[in-house]
Amino acid sequence: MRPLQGVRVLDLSSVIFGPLASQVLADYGAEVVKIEPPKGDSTRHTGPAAEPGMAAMFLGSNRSKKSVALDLKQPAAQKALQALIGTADVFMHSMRPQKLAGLGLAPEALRARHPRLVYASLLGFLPGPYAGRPAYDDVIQGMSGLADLMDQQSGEARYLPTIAADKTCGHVAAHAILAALWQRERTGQGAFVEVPMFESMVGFNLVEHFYGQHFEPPRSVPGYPRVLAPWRRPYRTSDGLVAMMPYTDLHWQRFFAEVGAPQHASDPRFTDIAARTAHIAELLELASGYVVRQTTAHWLAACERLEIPAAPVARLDELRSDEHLAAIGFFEEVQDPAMGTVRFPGVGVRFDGRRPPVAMPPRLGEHTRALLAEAGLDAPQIQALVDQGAAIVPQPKN
Ligand SMILES: CC(C)(COP(=O)(O)OP(=O)(O)OC[C@H]1O[C@@H](n2cnc3c(N)ncnc32)[C@H](O)[C@@H]1OP(=O)(O)O)[C@@H](O)C(=O)NCCC(=O)NCCSC(=O)C(=O)O
Repeated sequence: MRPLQGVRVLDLSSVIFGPLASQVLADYGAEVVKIEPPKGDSTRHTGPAAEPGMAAMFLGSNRSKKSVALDLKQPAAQKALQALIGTADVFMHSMRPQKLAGLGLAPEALRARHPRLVYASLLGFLPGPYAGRPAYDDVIQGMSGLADLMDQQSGEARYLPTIAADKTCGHVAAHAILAALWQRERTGQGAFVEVPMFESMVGFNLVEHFYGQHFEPPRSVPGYPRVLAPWRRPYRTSDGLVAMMPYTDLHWQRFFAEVGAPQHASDPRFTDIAARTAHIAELLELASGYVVRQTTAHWLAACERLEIPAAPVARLDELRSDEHLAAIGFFEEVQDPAMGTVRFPGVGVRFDGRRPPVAMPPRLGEHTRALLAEAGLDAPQIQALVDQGAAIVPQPKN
């Protein structure tokens, strides 16, 4: 039994932020029913695809879910959705709030009808001056300070080369929904959860940017070790790179002993963390000068012996053959009748010593008939919805 077994989530969200949140819930055992528009989530058609409508981008954030496709612009489909909402523990969407009322999905109305429902709005912004603006990852990376952090690193404002805001906020949304479910266990009452990308990312970006009691942007704070402009990168070795991180007093004492320069460990600039922080640029310049004299293999062996945290700098494609990931079976192979073997990065979390398994993402509308039937619609009603294009089912293959 998985932790969220028996929890049903109706998920109207699209793109990455919301789908990633509900994928976490699916990984942990919830039954996640994706409610999709007639053409499906846009990620079905974004980037490389082994099968039309099953693009890699879609596979990455929709595993282990079901799909019901409804054209919510049609009142009949809205009515069918209401029947499904009656079966759900969690309702979530990532539409802009101003679009909800027209679909009969405003939080007040649904919560009045279903007092035990956890209603989660995944938003760009909380109510306030920016409310209702459209939000994509680039917009949020730009306005939340992430692009500025990159500027401080490289001298050019850039986005991280991954949809970091979507992914981070997806995880924020998942834990917020879990907290609301836990509250419901105690009170018997549902909840209204609003998860904004902007506010979540501002908080994320500022975690290490408090200086004393006062918030200071890092640019104005000298000696901030984890963000200092040119240093936030792997060390160069004589033949490559190493991600090594001497941090504690002991690490630095061992490091300087190893390079035959133990006197640096008692240099007042480097004896403790406060001193090192104040002289971080000098310290890292000094350390870099020693690291670059030896090979990566040398440093990996030395750091292991000295218990200084260190690792090789992996290329993404090398992760496929990483010894540890292979040993724990991190990548999971799922057999699909049409696509053959599909290899997923699995779930990292273990419950009672076991990692939850993953299952194939659904085809568009794969579960439309079954779930509408379960919600109380009879076969002729469902067929009528399909005939008028209000409910979508997979097309039979010729
Ligand atoms: C992503 C958005 C900018 C997309 O904006 P829009 O395309 O204008 O969509 P909106 O959310 O405003 O409105 C949704 C529209 O879809 C319609 N809609 C929704 N579901 C259905 C179904 N099932 N059937 C028919 N129509 C549907 C709904 O009626 C609205 O139609 P109309 O009334 O006709 O418009 C916005 O949704 C948003 O800011 N969301 C909150 C944050 C978020 O999730 N951002 C994306 C993260 S992913 C990402 O950032 C990234 O990959 O990069």
